[in-house]
Amino acid sequence: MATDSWALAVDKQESTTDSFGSLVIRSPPRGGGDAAPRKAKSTTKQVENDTKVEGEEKEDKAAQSLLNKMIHTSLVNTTNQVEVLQRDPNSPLYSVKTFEELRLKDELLRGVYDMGFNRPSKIQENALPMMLAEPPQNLIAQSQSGTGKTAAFALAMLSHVDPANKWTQCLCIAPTYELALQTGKVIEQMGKFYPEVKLAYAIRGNKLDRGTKLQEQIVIGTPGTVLDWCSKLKIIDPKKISIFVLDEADVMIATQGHQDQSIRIQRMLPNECQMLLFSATFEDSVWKFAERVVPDPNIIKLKREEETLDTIKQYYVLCNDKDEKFTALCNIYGAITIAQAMIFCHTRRTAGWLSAELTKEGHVVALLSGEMTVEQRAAIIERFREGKEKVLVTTNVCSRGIDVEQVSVVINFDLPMDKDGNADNETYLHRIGRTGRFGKRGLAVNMIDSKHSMNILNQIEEHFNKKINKLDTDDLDEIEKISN
Ligand SMILES: Nc1ncnc2c1ncn2[C@@H]1O[C@H](COP(=O)(O)OP(=O)(O)OP(=O)(O)O)[C@@H](O)[C@H]1O
Repeated sequence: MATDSWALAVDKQESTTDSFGSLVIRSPPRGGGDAAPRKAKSTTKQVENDTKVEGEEKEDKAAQSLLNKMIHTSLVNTTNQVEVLQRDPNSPLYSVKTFEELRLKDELLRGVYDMGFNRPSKIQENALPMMLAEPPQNLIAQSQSGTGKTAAFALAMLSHVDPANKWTQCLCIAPTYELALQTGKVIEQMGKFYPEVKLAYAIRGNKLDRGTKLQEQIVIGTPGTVLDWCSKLKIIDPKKISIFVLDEADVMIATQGHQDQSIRIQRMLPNECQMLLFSATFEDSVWKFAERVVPDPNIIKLKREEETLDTIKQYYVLCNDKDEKFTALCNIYGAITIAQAMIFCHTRRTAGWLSAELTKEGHVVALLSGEMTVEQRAAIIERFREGKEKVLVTTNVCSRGIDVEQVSVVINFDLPMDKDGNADNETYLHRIGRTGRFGKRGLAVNMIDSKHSMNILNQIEEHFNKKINKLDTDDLDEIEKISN
């Protein structure tokens, strides 16, 4: 019996091994071919300390948000019900199933249909009547990216403006230049048949002279420039604003200084101005900020669809180093047919190395890495979704938020961990979990190459109260078993 703590942990795992149930992988196992399992090329036995490694990806919420916007080219459907908390519980609660019910101007209805929207999304069903109500109502709305928030407030702003008035009436702030541009595009597209309404961008580089009186009815920008235009340069008269939208509140507060600037802008607006705030997530800090920006709000929340590990077969493979991990991966590929797989690495460096090695082996690999621009990343994800590449190697930070529903095999080349080196259970669930709606079966393989990664695996097992079985990748028969 082992005495070393890592070995003990392995013993513990093995002693509780159950027999595997059946697993459906999308394509049938490949017969023959690369049949013999390989041995690792390298003899390096040095265990990589993967807690603090050079090239570690930094989380950039704004870039992630922009990426999500770019890859969500259609609605993310959810079957979850919207939760509505009304400021006045006695007032009737309206929801709409069609855009006609909103009595929009013809120009806007045309714009909506021209964008291919047939009916309001889940969040729009409730949010739109509230935003278009008279007298105006304040709203805090939370739902994941791709559920139709931007389209909803774009429509609300366009409906409210009076094109005859040549001054700014709607103000929308977004955390970055790029996010502001993306939202602006939606407003422009939706207002395509309503050319009397004009839009201006209050973003860096857009220099206007002090005292210029802006004629555009809608202004979208970042907090710093908007604040300058409202106070220092007096380009916008904040007292004439009737709708204020704060988008991406969770990203906003993650950016130094934006929270204060947003609150300063909000304080300049008239009391009767309608305040709308949107966020994809709602941790306490966002909530506190939201309550400061939006007085007496109605609240709409749409929960994310819950992911579960119930339909996933989970395994771990013991290795000594990354070369052995690579060998194990090749053995898995040699034994079963994998339609599409996502492989997660902790660092950019490992991801780059792995994708090069896999390419040498003849795999068609896509690599998603932090040094790429958001546009490049969006294009890679799109190609992978279309099936142009069969393997996507990525770091965690890069791939957060990507839906992996179509992918049946997930390899954690490195296990997900937080800043302190503990198991990142949420990320684990998001990488390999499936929503009940899709319910497809999947396979997840975790590569373990150190005491530390074994520890993380144990924490994950404990957290989900789910056993992760050991897989011997030197035994072809055993690997084949996992696919049937
Ligand atoms: N009612 C609708 N019917 C069909 N498609 C819609 C509808 N509303 C929005 N969409 C489309 O769904 C996608 C996501 O919408 P939208 O950008 O408004 O979501 P979001 O919640 O604001 O997400 P994000 O913050 O990432 O932009 C977009 O491609 C948008 O054009």
